[in-house]
Amino acid sequence: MRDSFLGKRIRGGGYAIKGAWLLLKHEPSIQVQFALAIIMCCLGFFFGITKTEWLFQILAIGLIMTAEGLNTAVEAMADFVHPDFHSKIGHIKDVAAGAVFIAAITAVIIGGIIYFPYIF
Ligand SMILES: Nc1ncnc2c1ncn2[C@@H]1O[C@H](COP(=O)(O)OP(=O)(O)OP(=O)(O)O)[C@@H](O)[C@H]1O
Repeated sequence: MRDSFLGKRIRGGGYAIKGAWLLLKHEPSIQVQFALAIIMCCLGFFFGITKTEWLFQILAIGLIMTAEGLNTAVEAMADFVHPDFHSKIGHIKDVAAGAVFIAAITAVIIGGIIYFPYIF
């Protein structure tokens, strides 16, 4: 069972859940995103947003937390393979941070489109 196809998939899922828990426990940027996600969900219930709006909101939250998690992994990998200052490492980290920025802008636009009509 342990080395079977199903056993490997189940173990892989366990590592992934462990990784998500480590991100939530140790990464301040993920903790901030998680807190914002809870606030956005409270707002969603408060304003009674539609099912479609919930879908976009959940997608935006998932997008931004995924990007932030991958950025954290890239930063950790970069620091591990090259702990010293190097312009290439700086470039890699900047590009990874840029991806998070794009996800954040996307989420802000989605949030604006959803909540603007409820607030104004
Ligand atoms: N080893 C390095 N070599 C060159 N530039 C670096 C290096 N480490 C960091 N930088 C520069 O500093 C910026 C911030 O890097 P850092 O690793 O501190 O990320 P951060 O966004 O502050 O993440 P966190 O707050 O999660 O540590 C990078 O985007 C890069 O421009």
